Amino acid sequence: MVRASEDDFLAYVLAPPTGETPEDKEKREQQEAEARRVSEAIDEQIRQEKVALKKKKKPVKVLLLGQSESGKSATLKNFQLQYARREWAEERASWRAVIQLNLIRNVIQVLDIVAREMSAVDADRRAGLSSDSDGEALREGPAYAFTDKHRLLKLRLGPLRTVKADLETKLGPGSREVLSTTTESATPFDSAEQLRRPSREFFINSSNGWKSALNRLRSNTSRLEAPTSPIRRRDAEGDEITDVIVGCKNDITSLWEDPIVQQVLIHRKAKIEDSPGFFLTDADRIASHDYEPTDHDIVRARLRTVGVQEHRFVLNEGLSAGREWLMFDVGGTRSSRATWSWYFDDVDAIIFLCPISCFDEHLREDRRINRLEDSYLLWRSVCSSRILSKTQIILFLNKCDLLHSKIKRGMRIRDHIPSFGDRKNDSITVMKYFQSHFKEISRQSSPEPRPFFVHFTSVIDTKATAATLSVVEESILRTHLRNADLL
Ligand SMILES: Nc1nc2c(ncn2[C@@H]2O[C@H](COP(=O)(O)OP(=O)(O)OP(=O)(O)O)[C@@H](O)[C@H]2O)c(=O)[nH]1
Ligand SMILES: [Mg+2]
Repeated sequence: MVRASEDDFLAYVLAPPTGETPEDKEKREQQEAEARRVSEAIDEQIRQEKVALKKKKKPVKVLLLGQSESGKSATLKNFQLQYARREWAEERASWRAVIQLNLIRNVIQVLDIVAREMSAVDADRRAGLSSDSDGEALREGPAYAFTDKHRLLKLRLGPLRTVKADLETKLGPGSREVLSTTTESATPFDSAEQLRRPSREFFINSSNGWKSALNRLRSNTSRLEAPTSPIRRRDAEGDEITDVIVGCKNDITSLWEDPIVQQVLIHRKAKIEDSPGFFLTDADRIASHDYEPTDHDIVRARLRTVGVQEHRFVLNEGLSAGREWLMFDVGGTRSSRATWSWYFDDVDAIIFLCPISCFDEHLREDRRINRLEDSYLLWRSVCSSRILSKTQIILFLNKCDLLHSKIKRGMRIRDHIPSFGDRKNDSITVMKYFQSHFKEISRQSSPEPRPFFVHFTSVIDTKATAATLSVVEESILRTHLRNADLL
């Protein structure tokens, strides 16, 4: 009933006036056509303005790729430190627990190596094998003169194992390294199946990642405190953990500085100071109730990325000031790579990291695979991706500081990379050699010619990295504006 009367009313309003002459009718129809044209023009203008606004507002999208421990998260931290200082300051206090865990891990790593040697020495002694009648050592390697001091240190540092477990529970799966994988391929994201993107939310909101771990911790520290002030109020659990660490401070330093312990580490070729998250030389500072992580500590802290973590910030420095950047930090272990391709679409730039110091190392998750070989495979696959054929790719040949120190210690590249041949074994030659290899792979495998952007980096050096990132930011911003037709 109601419907009929509405229709009647519309028909009445739209009906031509009664007694309309043919001239009036023509005039009326012209006016109506003009009104329609104006209305459509306005609609089109609004649509175009909306599109332009959307383009302008579209965040700059960057994807960080590379194997595990290549320095993706450390690069992201540098980016935050330089361009998004507010977020950086807000997260500072939360890194304290991560750094405490890193330190404890270092201690336990040393303790385990020393404990193995101690039991070997004890076993030899029990079997009467430690020396022959002339007092000559029979066991392979030096016979370490362990004393009661070492046994006592082992005992007194024991409680740190419980603290380690507590911190790992608190920080989630990212606090543990992956030690095996069922993923045989270096590039599981290659298959057509993986290119189909399911709901991204699942991964971005994963409760396992770095950001989530920090958020969980952050909720435990007071929100009322100024971000840069010392942390005064903490949760009871955090206090207990800190108490134990502070109580162990002198023993930690004593263990690390002990000449026999150092002798064991040298003999076992355990270069703990080169491992991710090394903080033993900072124990005095960290094992304190007032400890607040410095910028350098945070960049060096190790917390594995699980899944894909989205970091969204409006830059408050640099050319992009006021513009939103969206950075995706992915987990780099082989089992985490299957989902990478879901993020390839619509990305302005990829920063690909390869740690070039790793020519003699193997993947933690698969000890058969040389790290450099794995990086080459990854790089080839990323360069050859059709979806990324127009995407800007920037290569960071990272961990140059560790490469220098390995070469200074006398390591020879050709012992690990036979194709290096008789080239000069110095840092510059080695860096150029690796660079040319990556460049050649890019040239051979890219579906269409693309420029080769490369930077030699040590991203724990925040000052040098700031200079690199300025160049990178400008270049990515230009690409973004060009992609959005704003240049
Ligand atoms: N010495 C040195 N250490 C570095 C460098 N870059 C990164 N690191 C350290 O190496 C460790 C691993 O770096 P991350 O940034 O966590 O590595 P990632 O690529 O994010 O690793 P996943 O999250 O497992 O994929 C951290 O402790 C970093 O501080 C570097 O250039 N030199
Ligand atoms: Mg990471």
